[in-house]
Amino acid sequence: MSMNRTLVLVRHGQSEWNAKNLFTGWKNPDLTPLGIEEARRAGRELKKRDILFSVGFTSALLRAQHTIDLIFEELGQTSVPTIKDRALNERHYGDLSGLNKDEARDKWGEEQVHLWRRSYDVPPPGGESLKDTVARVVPFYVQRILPPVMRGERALVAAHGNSLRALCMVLEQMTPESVTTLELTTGVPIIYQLNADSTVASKTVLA
Ligand SMILES: O=C(O)[C@H](O)COP(=O)(O)O
Repeated sequence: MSMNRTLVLVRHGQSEWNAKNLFTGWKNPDLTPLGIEEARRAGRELKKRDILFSVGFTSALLRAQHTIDLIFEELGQTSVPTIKDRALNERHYGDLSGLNKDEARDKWGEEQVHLWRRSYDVPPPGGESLKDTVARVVPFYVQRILPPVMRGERALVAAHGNSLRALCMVLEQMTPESVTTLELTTGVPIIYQLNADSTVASKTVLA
């Protein structure tokens, strides 16, 4: 009988700074009402799949913690333990944190802002590149998230657009070039089934 090795990733619902089009990084806004509804919808979609989680993981930031709490509430699984760790924090946006993304484009140009937001190894000034984010997300994944999943338990990870891009890049063995096109939508669960060697057997996006 093949064992279920289920890993579910979800980017937090819309935050107050997403709604204002501000670079956020490690700043700590909460979800907007829309973001709360997105998180609840994610919970309802996962409930249809009858996934019984044994553990949750999230970052040290409120928008992701609030998202995982709302999902477990919709699932009726509020007793599942949730591990909160800054290793899953969003990429640090350095000097861009708090700036409007359109104003940043006006100031530095589309191309430069796109490189800061989506390239693998070009960090925003004073911030983290995706490569830097991989360097803290992936060890946490290998040491804390993967072991229960490989034991056949089901893990839910609620984190951020770029900390999850870092994890998806490694899971899907993407290159620094191909990862520049990867974007995760707020509140949309991604269900991975893993093989016995921890490679990805299947990926389902609950869009
Ligand atoms: O930190 C932020 O600004 C957002 O969570 C993600 O921003 P990005 O989509 O511009 O990387």
